Amino acid sequence: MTAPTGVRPAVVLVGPPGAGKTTVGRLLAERLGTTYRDTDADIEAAAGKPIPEIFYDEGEPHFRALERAAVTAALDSHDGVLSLGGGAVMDPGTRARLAGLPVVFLDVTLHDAVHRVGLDAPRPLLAVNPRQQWRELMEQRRPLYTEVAAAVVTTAERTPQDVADAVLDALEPKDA
Ligand SMILES: Nc1ncnc2c1ncn2[C@@H]1O[C@H](COP(=O)(O)OP(=O)(O)O)[C@@H](O)[C@H]1O
Ligand SMILES: O=C(O)C1=C[C@@H](OP(=O)(O)O)[C@@H](O)[C@H](O)C1
Ligand SMILES: [Mg+2]
Repeated sequence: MTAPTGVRPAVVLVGPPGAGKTTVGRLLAERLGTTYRDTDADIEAAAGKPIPEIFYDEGEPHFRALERAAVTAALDSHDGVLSLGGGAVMDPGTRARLAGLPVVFLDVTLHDAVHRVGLDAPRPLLAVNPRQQWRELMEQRRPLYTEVAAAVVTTAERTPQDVADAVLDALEPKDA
């Protein structure tokens, strides 16, 4: 399913929290000389508050509805680099919209992810027992990330710059 306008993103990054989607997405946009968009930032702008407050005030189903709308709007209009929030692929409509697009799954180990998210903005789903929550979340979502991905890039022992290089390499058409 393609965007009605024919606009399509140059790269879409998916993967669990801590994979580096936001960090690597910004680098990729710089590298490609294009714009960067992050559905989490779009949701915060639409709601007028940070993601943890949306979860606490209105609950996860409301957050997911905002996320669905943010993903749809971005896929309809953005031709640069797009990072999705880690849970966006749980929506079947979103997965259908991603078919045929240059989607890259940034993979990450439990160890790295938990270390990285501990350094960063709060993620409400990982607020209590992050290791256990992350493991369960990944068990549920790994097949979904894999289903939507045109390429998988592992982030272990790679700097964000190295990951950006690997993403560009993975999307490069290869000679048969
Ligand atoms: N390849 C990497 N190596 C080390 N730290 C990283 C790497 N990628 C991201 N980080 C760090 O991990 C944290 C989470 O990264 P972020 O880009 O917000 O992930 P995501 O958007 O996938 O949840 C940030 O503090 C970021 O600087
Ligand atoms: O995995 C998830 O369900 C979520 C991931 C977060 O984004 P990142 O994947 O960028 O951390 C953010 O959308 C929200 O906290 C929910
Ligand atoms: Mg992010």
